[in-house]
Amino acid sequence: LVLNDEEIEGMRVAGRIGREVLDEVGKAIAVGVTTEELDRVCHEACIERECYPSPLGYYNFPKSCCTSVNEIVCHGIPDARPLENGDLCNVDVTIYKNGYHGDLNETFFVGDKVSPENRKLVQVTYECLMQAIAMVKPGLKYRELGATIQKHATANGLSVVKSFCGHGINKTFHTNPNVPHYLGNRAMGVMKAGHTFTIEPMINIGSHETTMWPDDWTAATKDGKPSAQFEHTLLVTDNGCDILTERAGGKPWFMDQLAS
Ligand SMILES: CCc1ccsc1-c1ccc(O)c(O)c1
Ligand SMILES: [Mn+2]
Ligand SMILES: [Mn+2]
Ligand SMILES: [Mn+2]
Repeated sequence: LVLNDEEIEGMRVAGRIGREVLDEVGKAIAVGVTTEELDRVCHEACIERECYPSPLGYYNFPKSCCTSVNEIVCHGIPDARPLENGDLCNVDVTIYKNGYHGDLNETFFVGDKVSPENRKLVQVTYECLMQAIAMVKPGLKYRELGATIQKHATANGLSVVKSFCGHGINKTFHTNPNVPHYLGNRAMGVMKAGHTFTIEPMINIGSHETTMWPDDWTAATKDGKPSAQFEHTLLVTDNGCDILTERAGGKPWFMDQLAS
């Protein structure tokens, strides 16, 4: 779907607000904080901005954001588990504002005891996303992104989750195209200026295999080893793309946390 100028402006606003909400949650991340407290921060930040948290009630999802810790790959449900020193915590926020969705996630370090192996996993996962984003321009086939992501992951001894993909996003949370993150995928479609979609690679230390918990939502690595993810909502432009969910300063939270 090629958006017109008014629709593009609506997506810019949704992306900006989604970023503001994720940053509110980012500020609250600390050892001992529960993921349901993070969910409350997310929910209240949405109310303050007069937007709706898209996950709440989506196919009966029970909370306002997804919190996926360590071996949880995605769609983790905020709960009473306090964050522990050394955890990796992904927070995935999608907001709905004036008819448009903005979808983004980051993996945060918890405390000061994140292992070197987990720091590298997060760093490489972020690089996978940014290398894919650098390819985006009119005429590129959606299926080509996976080769770049998988090449960088496997060059660093990591694997790429295949069971969850990026997606078209506009007035609908999930729409075409499907955007796989792995090599040799057969996704359809060619990028055009005015397309809006997400890239959201999930990268694992061990096997790419995932398993579903009986809560019908939570996806975990089969081998119990850690997984990381980053996501942006993108707008294809004449000469490349705009990152609609970009953080002020352009650096993800974990890079601040490395310095601190
Ligand atoms: C919790 C929202 C949800 C429900 C079914 S899939 C899904 C979801 C969550 C985060 C996402 O980035 C996404 O693209 C989809
Ligand atoms: Mn998301
Ligand atoms: Mn998404
Ligand atoms: Mn994870």
